[in-house]
Amino acid sequence: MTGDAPALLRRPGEAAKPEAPAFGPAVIVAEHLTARFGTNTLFRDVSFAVKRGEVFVILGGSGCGKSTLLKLMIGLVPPAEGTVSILGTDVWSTEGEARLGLLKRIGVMWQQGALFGSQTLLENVIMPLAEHTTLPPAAREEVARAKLGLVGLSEAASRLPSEVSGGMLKRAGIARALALDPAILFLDEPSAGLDPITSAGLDELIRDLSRSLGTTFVVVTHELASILAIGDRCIMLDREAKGMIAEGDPRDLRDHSTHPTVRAFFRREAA
Ligand SMILES: Nc1ncnc2c1ncn2[C@@H]1O[C@H](COP(=O)(O)OP(=O)(O)OP(=O)(O)O)[C@@H](O)[C@H]1O
Repeated sequence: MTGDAPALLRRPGEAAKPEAPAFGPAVIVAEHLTARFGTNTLFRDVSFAVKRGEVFVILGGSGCGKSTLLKLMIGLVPPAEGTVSILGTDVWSTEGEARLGLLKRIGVMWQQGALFGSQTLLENVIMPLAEHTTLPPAAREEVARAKLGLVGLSEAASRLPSEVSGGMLKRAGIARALALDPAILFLDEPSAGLDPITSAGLDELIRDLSRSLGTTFVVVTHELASILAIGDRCIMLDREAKGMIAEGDPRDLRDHSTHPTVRAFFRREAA
């Protein structure tokens, strides 16, 4: 049990620091990224690497560019400057089949979950398998049921999105994002709109999936409880500084950062 703080040193309500697994080589490398819309520069010169198997959190206050950074990593918004590579391939200089192949190796769950309302949870998870694989229908269904099982939704497979809770919708969104066995899963504000208990359950699921599947997670959030529960490492963006103001283990940042904005973020929300 390396890296586990003795129980007496933990804060009330804080889970044991998760075991520090041996993370693999970098699967995402971002170098000197600048994001700009017109004359509005959100951030500049942001560099970091995400290692295989870790839960990497992008945090920061509203409007600092967290979601934009995520979009820039997955090929939806081009950087004004800098480069980002995923699994060794430059996202923005790769085109055609190679780019499609790369994008198939990542999964994304957007804040709203974005399930099709007229389809059952099972059909929603089958959809990417029908679109991107040559599996016959029975095999697609088998895989989709297995993914729903992974997120604890086996019993809800035949329900429509309107017939399940907000937490179940997020789980179904994760099951769908996992359908093609992505190497990296991007989650945009997974806790948004959830009560604290449901949110804590989702955090536990993310950690379990990360450890059991070895999937790398990149999670955008500003929920402190989630950051501390799931994050192996994080970066913090700041709107005023227009850039990255911290990088590291979120618990270390909470306890030891001397940067006033970083301290304020962790202390205010922890209080
Ligand atoms: N396509 C776009 N065109 C112009 N401006 C944009 C675009 N996308 C985002 N912005 C602006 O960039 C800023 C940062 O947006 P972004 O969604 O990346 O921030 P965020 O840190 O994720 O915020 P929040 O936590 O509130 O979701 C916002 O002021 C937004 O209006």
